[in-house]
Amino acid sequence: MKLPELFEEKMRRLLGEDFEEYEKHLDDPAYYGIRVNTLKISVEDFLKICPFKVTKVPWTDNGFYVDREEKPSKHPYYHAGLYYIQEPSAMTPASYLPVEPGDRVLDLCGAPGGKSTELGAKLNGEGLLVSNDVSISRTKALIRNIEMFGIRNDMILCTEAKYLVPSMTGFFNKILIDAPCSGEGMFRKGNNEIKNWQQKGSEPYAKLQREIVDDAIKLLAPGGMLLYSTCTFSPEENEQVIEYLLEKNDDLSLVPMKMCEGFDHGHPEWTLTGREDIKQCIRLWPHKIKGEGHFLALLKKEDGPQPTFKYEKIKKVKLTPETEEFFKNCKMDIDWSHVREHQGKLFYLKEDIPEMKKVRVLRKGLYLGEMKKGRFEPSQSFAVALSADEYKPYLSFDINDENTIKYLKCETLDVDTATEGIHLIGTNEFPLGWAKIKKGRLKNKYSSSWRWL
Ligand SMILES: C[S@@+](CC[C@H](N)C(=O)[O-])C[C@H]1O[C@@H](n2cnc3c(N)ncnc32)[C@H](O)[C@@H]1O
Repeated sequence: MKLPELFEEKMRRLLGEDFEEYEKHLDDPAYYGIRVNTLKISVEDFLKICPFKVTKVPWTDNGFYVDREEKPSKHPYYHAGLYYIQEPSAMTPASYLPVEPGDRVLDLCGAPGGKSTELGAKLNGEGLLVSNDVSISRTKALIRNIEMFGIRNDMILCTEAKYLVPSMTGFFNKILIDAPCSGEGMFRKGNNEIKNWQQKGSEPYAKLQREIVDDAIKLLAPGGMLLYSTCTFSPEENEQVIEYLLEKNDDLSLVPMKMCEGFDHGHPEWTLTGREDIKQCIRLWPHKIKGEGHFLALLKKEDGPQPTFKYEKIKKVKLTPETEEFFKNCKMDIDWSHVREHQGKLFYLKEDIPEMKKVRVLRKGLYLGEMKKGRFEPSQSFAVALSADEYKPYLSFDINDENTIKYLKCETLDVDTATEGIHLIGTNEFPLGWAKIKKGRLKNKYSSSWRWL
């Protein structure tokens, strides 16, 4: 691989005698991985049904290497949200932020959702996940991935941290900043990353990262933790951003993280002050591990009194008789005082949220479906957020039954069932979508935008 001249010079300076090794590995094929969605299945159970040959990623309990030829995006289990396809090093940030059920978590630079989906799985339905990205086009994939994972407690925003500050200062006890960066660690993935570097370099990102962390730190609750990550090597975007934060905020300190074989520590000699605590950051080099380049830093804010918030009031929703009828078949525990209606569409978010102004909200919780004239139309996201025993009737096709893929292709099917009306359809015990059955004909309601192509 031909590296840009300036970049090569910089890397020779950073790596010294290791540069040859780094350069040699650039021509190796990139690694591919899948990360099990523990909201839907345990790692142990997934391995019993896993259709691919996989080997464990050493630094992530639910991460596995998989061959690119295996095509994991072309499997019904992918449609059922059982795993996320992710580059193995990119699994570290969400796995190193210690999220517990009940936390209030912000994923500030969240699209397309590689980290948000794991943070949501770690919450296990308790607490709140706010997934944000400033780019509206990139939030489309974010919404879809959150939905496919069956995450019920996510609010999705398209804004910048500064607009959250007036209403959410000190609100989150866990924050992830997977910052926009110059992408130097991803050169093995293709030419786009190299072209982008040649056009922009590090400088504009280093500036943007400082702006982002400045605002994000205000959103962190006393005692809370923030994980900062990039997929670049440049010290200006890594050690120096953390140094900048620590020098400015006396109440922040670095938290040591678990080291795995091949991991490098942060480099104080690449900072302006040479502070020794920078060693507690982690660097992943593609020539030292089976994965691409990454940088991680975990910070903690000093304990202190918790702020109070003015929470949004929710208008009581009046359900149509058909909607009430539909929910008689649903066993999911829904607190109806936390269901919001927007033009007939119902959204459920169990957690209270502070009143916000000037913030573009794309989703407030799980989209349940739409109350239409004479019927309730349950949503695709609702289907995959349910477990097989939470809705009756449930019609399941075996994973090896050709009807599974036909269903995912939105085909109309003949089925051998005596029950009629709206059914939750799945493969084995994993729900996929909805269908209406009449006289043995299955009218497919699988979302056309999720269709198997
Ligand atoms: C490295 S990517 C995030 C990848 C994502 N965390 C994942 O795992 O799928 C960085 C993201 O930051 C977003 N971004 C850029 N500037 C931002 C800002 N000021 N506030 C929030 N997001 C921003 C970009 O649109 C981009 O999607």
